Amino acid sequence: MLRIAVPNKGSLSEIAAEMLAEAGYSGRRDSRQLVHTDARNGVEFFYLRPRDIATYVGSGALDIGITGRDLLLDSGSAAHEIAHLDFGDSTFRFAAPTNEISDIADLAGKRVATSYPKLVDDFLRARGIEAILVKLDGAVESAVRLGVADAVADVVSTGATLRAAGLEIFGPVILESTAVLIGGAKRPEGVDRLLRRLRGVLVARKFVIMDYDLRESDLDAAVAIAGGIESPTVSPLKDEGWVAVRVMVSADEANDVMDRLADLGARAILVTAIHAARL
Ligand SMILES: Nc1ncnc2c1ncn2[C@@H]1O[C@H](COP(=O)(O)OP(=O)(O)OP(=O)(O)O)[C@@H](O)[C@H]1O
Ligand SMILES: O=P(O)(O)OC[C@H]1O[C@H](OP(=O)(O)OP(=O)(O)O)[C@H](O)[C@@H]1O
Ligand SMILES: [Mg+2]
Repeated sequence: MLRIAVPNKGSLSEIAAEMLAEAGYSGRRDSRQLVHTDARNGVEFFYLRPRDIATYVGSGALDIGITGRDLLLDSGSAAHEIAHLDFGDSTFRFAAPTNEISDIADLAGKRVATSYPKLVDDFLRARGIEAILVKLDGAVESAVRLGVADAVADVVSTGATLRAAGLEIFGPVILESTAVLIGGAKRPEGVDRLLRRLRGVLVARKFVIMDYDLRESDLDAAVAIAGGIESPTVSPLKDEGWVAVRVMVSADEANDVMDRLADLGARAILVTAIHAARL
């Protein structure tokens, strides 16, 4: 049985559970359940704190897990990234009260509050800067106002929390983070299947199918607008000189592509959602 660690709480838990459900796995029924067995798919899910997942996977106690790249690096665990999962994107940044600190070199000897001390320490050390790290569990943006730190290093998504605390980002990006699938030294049986399924979910979420009819002579121009992932499917129509085209298009670009195909003379342009995929 493949033993998988999934986030039980926090920003990553809901989407991770949704993706696994879309990938055909059964999940826990209520949020207090710690373990769930999906016998049909031969997997066992362990619901753990996202911060602890790398520890379990790195030690070999569990086979694979879903967590954040920032949490993986901060853990110092031997687990490694198998794939990124296209959700839970965030950046990890330094911030200080507006106009107070503008360069990371100025952090030498200063107090930096963070929930990710190893990540920050590794970053500063690699640049020869020695700061005093103040380890906090969360809400680190309040640390400066409350006088326990001179700057913070934290997850930034919209930046609203920083702004509300009167802080401004400075210095380089410490890390671009995203949700990742992590594994240990061995790659147990079943991992590739899970990965293929999760990739299928990502494709289904990101792409749509576009069908349209077109004059055959305009096909090259149409393929230049939307080339698909592999290659468009082209079938003859009963009307001489016309073809039906089917192609996968990024959902974000679908409207733009439809406009451009219509300008080219395409007719009956239809867009349909993808329920599941294996590429
Ligand atoms: N807006 C966000 N706020 C916090 N973490 C985010 C955000 N967007 C993505 N993440 C990612 O979620 C992971 C943090 O999850 P975690 O569950 O530990 O903290 P949380 O979402 O802050 O929840 P809590 O503070 O309630 O424990 C990190 O990988 C982080 O990069
Ligand atoms: O850039 P934003 O969109 O404002 O999001 C970033 C904030 O969200 C997270 O806090 P969370 O709500 O998880 O609270 P915590 O600090 O107690 O973990 C993170 O630690 C930042 O504080
Ligand atoms: Mg948090």
